[in-house]
Amino acid sequence: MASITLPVLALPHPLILLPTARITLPVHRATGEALLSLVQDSEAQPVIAAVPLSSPDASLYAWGTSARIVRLIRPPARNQKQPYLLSLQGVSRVRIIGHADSQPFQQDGVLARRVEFPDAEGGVPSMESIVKFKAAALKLLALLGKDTTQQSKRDTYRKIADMLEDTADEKLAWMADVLVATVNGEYTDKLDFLSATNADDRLQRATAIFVKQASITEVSKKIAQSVDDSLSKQQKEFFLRQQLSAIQRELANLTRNGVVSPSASAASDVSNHSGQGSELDNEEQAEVEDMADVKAKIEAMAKDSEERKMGVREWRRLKRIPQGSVEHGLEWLTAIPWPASQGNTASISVDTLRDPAFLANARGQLDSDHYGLEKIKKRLIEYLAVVRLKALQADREQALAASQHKDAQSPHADLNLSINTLLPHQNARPSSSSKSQTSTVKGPILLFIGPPGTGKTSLGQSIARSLNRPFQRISLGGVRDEAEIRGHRRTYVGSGPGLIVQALRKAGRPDPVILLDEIDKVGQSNLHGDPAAALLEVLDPEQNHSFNDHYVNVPIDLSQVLFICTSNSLDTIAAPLLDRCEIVQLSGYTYDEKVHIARRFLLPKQITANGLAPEQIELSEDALLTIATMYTREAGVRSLERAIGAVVRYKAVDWAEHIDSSLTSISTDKSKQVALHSSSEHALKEYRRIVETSELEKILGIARWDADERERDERRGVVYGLVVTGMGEGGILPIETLLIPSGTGKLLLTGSLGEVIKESGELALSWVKTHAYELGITQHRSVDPLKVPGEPRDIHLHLPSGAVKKDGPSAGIAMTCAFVSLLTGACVPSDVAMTGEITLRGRVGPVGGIKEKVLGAHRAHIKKLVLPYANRKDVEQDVPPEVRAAMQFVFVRTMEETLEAAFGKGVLGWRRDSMPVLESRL
Ligand SMILES: Nc1ncnc2c1ncn2[C@@H]1O[C@H](COP(=O)(O)OP(=O)(O)OP(=O)(O)O)[C@@H](O)[C@H]1O
Repeated sequence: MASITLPVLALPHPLILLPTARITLPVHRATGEALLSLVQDSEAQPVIAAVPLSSPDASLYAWGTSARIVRLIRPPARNQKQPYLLSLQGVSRVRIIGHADSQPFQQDGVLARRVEFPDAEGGVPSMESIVKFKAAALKLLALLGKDTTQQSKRDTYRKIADMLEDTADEKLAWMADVLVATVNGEYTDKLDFLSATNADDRLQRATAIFVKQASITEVSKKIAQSVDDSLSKQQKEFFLRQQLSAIQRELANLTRNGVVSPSASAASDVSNHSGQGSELDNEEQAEVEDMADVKAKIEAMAKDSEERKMGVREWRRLKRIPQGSVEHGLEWLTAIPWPASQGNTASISVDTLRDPAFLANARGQLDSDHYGLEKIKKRLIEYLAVVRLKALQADREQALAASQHKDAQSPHADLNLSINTLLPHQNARPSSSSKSQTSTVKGPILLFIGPPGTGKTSLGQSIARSLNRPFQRISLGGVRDEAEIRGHRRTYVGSGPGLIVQALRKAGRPDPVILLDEIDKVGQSNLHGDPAAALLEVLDPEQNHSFNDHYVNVPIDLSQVLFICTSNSLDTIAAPLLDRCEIVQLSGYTYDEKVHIARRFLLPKQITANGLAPEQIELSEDALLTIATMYTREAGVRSLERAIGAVVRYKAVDWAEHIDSSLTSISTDKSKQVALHSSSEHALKEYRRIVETSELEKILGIARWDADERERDERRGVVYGLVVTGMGEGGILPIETLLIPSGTGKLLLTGSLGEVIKESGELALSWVKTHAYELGITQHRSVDPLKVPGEPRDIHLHLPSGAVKKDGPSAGIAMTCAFVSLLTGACVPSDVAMTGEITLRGRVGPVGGIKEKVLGAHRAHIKKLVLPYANRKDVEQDVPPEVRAAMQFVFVRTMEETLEAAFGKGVLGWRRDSMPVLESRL
């Protein structure tokens, strides 16, 4: 046996290099460098011994393979961690001399060792081994070829099989090396094969490997096959279940229609009722019921109507493509209360309207829901009277038309006609298809304008109650997309009908009262269509008998719906909308009215809502007034209701604690077995049911408006004007002015002011400059008060709440008074407020929103109001008498009168003798 010294490379576990095979593996840097120097030192391809590990714990196997270094790739210098790549070509078996098992293997280097080449490499195997070997190898190759899906692999297996057939017997040992290197096998088997030097031995060991491998391949194929089988079984089961549910559905349909034999239906009944499962378990049943419901609704639709045609179309489509559930669109279509469908006639509301006591009942309803609002209630009764008359008239016309129709078919036409005209029209029903007749049942569209919390919504509810119709509220605030009103087309994912159709569905009747809240906040034409235009279509009596919702896609008759709109102010409503409405203006309440509303409506409501009994709490008159004046300052009663709610809740806790403590004292004191009922009497004795004004601070905190009033003192250059906010609330607004030294006579205006109010400020200053001499501000007529020699100044005028936009001419007289006060040094008392437009000639013109402004001033405890003379009638007509009595009103025509009213008689040193001739009266 020849022996030489070869560098030994330990192959990482579980890698084996067999003779004839080629492998590429990464090697450590140190090993790579050692191999590199080997390559550089030798002229031909250097030979090393590639030795596998006998086990993963790094001891070398006794046998290895001599191999040529075919290629060695050095990693780039910048990447120090990357290993070398080594390609080896196996040549022949070698045995390491002095058996290496016990020697530790050096990972990062190449050890030189003596190795010997076995003599018996080669030789001719026995015939038996050859036959077995070939058979096993061919079988395995055939199996592998069948198994693989890759054509290239299949070709390789076939080529090897061909090679095997052609190989001479003496070369079969070499072929065994080729084959074992190609097929998968266990590591230990391959190690064993590596140590087989004798050709016969080698063939036998290879045969064993092939047989084992072939059986493994067969077993795994069987497993895969059985997994496949079970999967298709599941699919089959799923398919059968689908069919089963379809059959069950059909059977249930038959049972409903009474076709299935009683025994069968009884059996299904038993199975339904005896089971304890919840309704959620019985999906099939629910679906069948849904379908039956939809079918019944389509059948109830008026014959030949658009909705029925669409319903039938959709129903057929659904039947053709069963999706397992009622399609969303069809569900909506059938959920709409179509006016002409059976059971949806307006007979309920017509009966209500026929009642001779209808108007009296309506008045009673309005009175029992609302305090005061006399003018508005009167207007609403007129409105209801019109609705009633129109409805009755239409009802009569329809009855007449129906009887004429009958007469035309009857041989006793004349007789019938005379009887019909005599009879009251109790049983007349509107004909389903007569659009022209139903369209006459329309009242005017009401538009409630007023500040928040003044009862707009609750008036709408009262109207619905008195008409005996359902009430629905649609909030239009922030509606920017036309589709929100009209619905999305069905092609959109997640589409649905618009707000109007949704409200109709919720109402469940074709004639509800629909309140369109905040109609002024609807967006105008934009990228998403024109919501305001869609709303116009809804409200227009000429168009709304065929309103088109994109989702439902069938014209819907809205002519029986009673629309009521609300808005906080008139200015922000689009003109075309305003054109279609009848305006009912609601203003704020006086303190007196608020206290009444609180006592009669809000307090009882809050007591019930918070679980107390009326006898358990009482608010003194003074406490209610204090809440209204000191804790809230609003036109409506919403904050007042909230504050009262807070007081009631406080008392509810008080009461509950008291009951609890008295109960525990009774139960712990066992010697005194007092009956339970006496405990509440006992509790009542100690519980203070009256809430006094002094307790309010403890309950509601420090009064919000108290401090504000105290801060309002007389100041030079400060005057109170009157405003109406965008929400329709009236109030006072201080106008502040300041003189800035070393100026150039400029006027600076700040506080988010619009063009009109700025012009009015300039106008006011011009008037004051012109009259500076008469007012004693300057010593000479020709001197500009801001440009007095040696003392030039600027004026700064500011309106607080700088973030709120302000505009309009009505602050004219207040700004003039502020300038006069600033330049003369005289002050306007802090309980005086004013509003009015000023002209260049010093005339005072009328302004709008007088009622809101006066009520706002009253809430702010203003004592004297200076108003344009032309607004006198507004005060007399609109302002409640108790407010008029509580304040002094001065109506002025000119600026001179205004100054006198604002500053007080004789306060300003007016140079009367030098007054210019103001104007000529022609
Ligand atoms: N005159 C009144 N009599 C009795 N209760 C009233 C009166 N006015 C308003 N209320 C009550 O005040 C509360 C607020 O009223 P409502 O919701 O109708 O206000 P609104 O004017 O619709 O407000 P918004 O403009 O904010 O919608 C309701 O509980 C209502 O019953």
